Amino acid sequence: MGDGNNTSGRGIAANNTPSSNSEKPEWLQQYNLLGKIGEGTYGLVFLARIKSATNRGKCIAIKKFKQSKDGDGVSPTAIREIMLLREISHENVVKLVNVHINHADMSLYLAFDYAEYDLYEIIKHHRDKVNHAMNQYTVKSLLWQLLNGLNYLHSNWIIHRDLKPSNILVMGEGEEQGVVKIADFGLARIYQAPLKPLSENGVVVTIWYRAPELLLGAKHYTSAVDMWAVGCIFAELLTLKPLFQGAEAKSTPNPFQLDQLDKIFKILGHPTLEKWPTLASLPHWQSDVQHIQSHKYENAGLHSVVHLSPKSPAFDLLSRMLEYDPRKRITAAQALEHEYFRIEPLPGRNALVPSQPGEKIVNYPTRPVDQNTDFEGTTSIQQPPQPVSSGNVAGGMGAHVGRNGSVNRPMPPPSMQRMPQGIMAYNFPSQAGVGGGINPGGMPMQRNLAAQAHQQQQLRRKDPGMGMTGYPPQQKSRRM
Ligand SMILES: Nc1ncnc2c1ncn2[C@@H]1O[C@H](COP(=O)(O)OP(=O)(O)OP(=O)(O)O)[C@@H](O)[C@H]1O
Repeated sequence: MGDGNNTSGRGIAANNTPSSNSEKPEWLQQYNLLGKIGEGTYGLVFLARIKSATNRGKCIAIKKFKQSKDGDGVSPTAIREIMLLREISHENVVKLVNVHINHADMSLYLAFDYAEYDLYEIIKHHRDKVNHAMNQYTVKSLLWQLLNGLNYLHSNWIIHRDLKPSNILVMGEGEEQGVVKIADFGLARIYQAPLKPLSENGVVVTIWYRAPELLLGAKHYTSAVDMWAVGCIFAELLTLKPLFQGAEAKSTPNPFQLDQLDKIFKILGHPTLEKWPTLASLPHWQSDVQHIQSHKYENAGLHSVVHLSPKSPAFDLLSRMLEYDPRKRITAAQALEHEYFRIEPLPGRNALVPSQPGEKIVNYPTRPVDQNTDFEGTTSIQQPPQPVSSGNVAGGMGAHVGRNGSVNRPMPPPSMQRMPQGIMAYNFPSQAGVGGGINPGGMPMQRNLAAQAHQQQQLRRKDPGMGMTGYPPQQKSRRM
C-alpha cells in the first residue's frame, strides 16, 4: 500500500485527506477529469487525461467502485487481488495503470488505459447504422486477439467470468489502433458479482454469455466458462445479434436461469448425460426435473442461426466453443491453433482496417462523455429524455475526446478527425447542430450534448435492440 502520496507509475496510492487548495483528493489532481463514460455493476467509469509531463495528454479510464451495501469498503483480500492484477501485462489485456484507495471511506479507484471502442458499440453500429455484417477479416482478427488475451489470463490462473461485448475494448487511433483489450478481468474474484443474477443497485447483470454449468448451479467452474462466452461473442460478431438472449429472472438470488437455459437448449438441443456425463451432479439438473429434464428440445441447428456451413472451419470452431461439457470445450490455447485462423483472410493486429483494397472503412462512433456527472456520481441533469441517435451524427452524441487535450463539443466530423488520409468513411456525420448554439429543442447545445451522453449511457445498459506474442499464425502475417 502507498503512503498517501504515491501516485506515480503503477503504485497503489492511498489518500486520507482532500488537498487544501481543491476539493479533489490529491491523487486525482494528476488528472484532468473529462466526464463520465459509463456505468457498470461495480460503479462509474470516468474519462481523464494525465497532466504529468511523462504521459501528458494520455487518456485513462478511472473506475470508481461503489461502496458495498454494508459499507465495508475494500477488503484485504480485494487489495491482494488488485496487487496481482497490477502484474498482468499483455497486449490484449487492458493495462491497470494505477490504483487509488481513499482511506477515509475505503473506496477504490482503478485507472486503466483508455480504449475508444468496445465490441458492444461496434456490433451495435454495424447492426443499426451500417446495416451489414462485419467483414470476415475484422471478425477473425477481433476473435483471435480476444483468444490471445484470454489465453494469457488463463495461463496466469485468472478466469474472467464476465466476458461480454462491453468488456472487450478496441483501441482507437494511435500506435495500437484496432487492437483488442480485455477489460474487467479479475474483478469478479474481488467483488464476487457474476454469480449474482442482479446487482442490488438495479443494474442488470447480463446472463446471455453465461455458461450452462453456471446456469445449472455448478459450484466449481473452470476457464471453460470464458470459452463459452467467447463462443457467444463469436456468433454475435457474425450475426450482429446475441446468440442466447434469455430473459433474466430477477427476484431470485440463485444463479438458476430457466429462460436462459431454454434459449440455449432451443438452439443447441437438449444436453444429454451421454454427451455431458457430469450433468447429473449439477444442482439444478437434479432439483428442477420438471422444467429442465422432462422438456424435450429439438436441435434447431446452430449452423442455421449463424448462417455457416456445418463443414466450415468457422462453424467447427464455434461448435467447439459451445460444447456443453466444460471438459470437452475447446481451450483458448487450442482455439488459437484452429484451422479457422490458418485460412484466408488471416487475422491481423489492426482489426478495424478494411479487409480488401477499395473496401470502405467503417467509422465507429467514439464514446459519448457525460460532463454533467461529477466524480461523486451525482448528476445535475434535469432535462426530459431526449431522443438519442447513435453513430456519427454530430449533435446526436455527447462530448467526445479530441486528440489534443480538450473535450470537443460537439465533435468534429469523426471521419475527418480519425481516418487516414484518402480513405472514405461510411457515415459522414450530419452537420446539423454543429456550432454550439441553441438546438431546435431550445436546449443549450453543450448541456444538451451532455444530457444525451448521459442518456445514451443509460440506454446502453438497457438496450433492447441487442435484442439483443506473436501475432496470429506465425507462418504468414498481414496488416500487422
Ligand atoms: N479502459 C476503458 N477504456 C474505455 N472505456 C472503458 C474502459 N473500461 C470500461 N469502459 C467502458 O465503461 C463502460 C462501463 O464499464 P463497466 O465495466 O463498469 O460496466 P459494463 O461492462 O458495461 O457492465 P458490468 O459492470 O455489468 O460488467 C462500458 O461502456 C465500458 O466499455
